Amino acid sequence: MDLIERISQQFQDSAQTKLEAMEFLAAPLADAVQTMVACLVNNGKILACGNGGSAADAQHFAAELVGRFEAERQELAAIALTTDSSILTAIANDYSYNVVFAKQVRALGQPGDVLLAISTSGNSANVIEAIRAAHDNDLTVVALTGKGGGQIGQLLREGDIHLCVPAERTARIQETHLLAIHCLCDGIDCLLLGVDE
Ligand SMILES: O=C(CO)[C@@H](O)[C@H](O)[C@H](O)[C@H](O)COP(=O)(O)O
Ligand SMILES: [Zn+2]
Repeated sequence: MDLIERISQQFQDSAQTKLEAMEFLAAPLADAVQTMVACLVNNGKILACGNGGSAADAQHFAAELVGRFEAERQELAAIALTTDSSILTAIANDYSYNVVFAKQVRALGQPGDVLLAISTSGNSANVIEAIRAAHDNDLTVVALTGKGGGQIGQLLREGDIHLCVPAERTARIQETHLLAIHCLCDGIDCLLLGVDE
């Protein structure tokens, strides 16, 4: 296969994964938008975490809430738990990498807040521990996963929302996670502002 063919196949696969995900994710994404808006209008905040590409997704989401997505609106409260290298290195060094997010959730998470937990495998130990901490502090969890949801799928409880991309390849799942994150931002703006375009 030459490179052009290979690249074209990636575009095809990505588009196909997104289309297949639409029927699984549209309804829980709408629920997640409503949960997040209810949190934000009640002075709650959204904490977001994940590893690698999913850390970038967590930061991308927080940037669009605190700054803006497509429309001008008030700043919204979101924090990526992936960015403070002093906190991350101290916790990893003194305790374990498995609790780098959980300890931040325990420090910052209040009842009524939302944890956006992102893991393509559903099996990252530090994201799992963050969900346990969120449950202990009465946060609602919105989980973005793939590959059947892994251990995170088993850990979620009533009131949480599972957005599981029906795919096995990490890259394709990540690409669909980014679309889901933009659907969340668009939906939040729509409910807060009545933005229709
Ligand atoms: O972006 C990629 C692969 O596309 C990697 O950086 C990937 O995010 C990392 O391997 C993560 O550690 C994977 O964790 P997870 O999605 O299984 O929770
Ligand atoms: Zn990636």
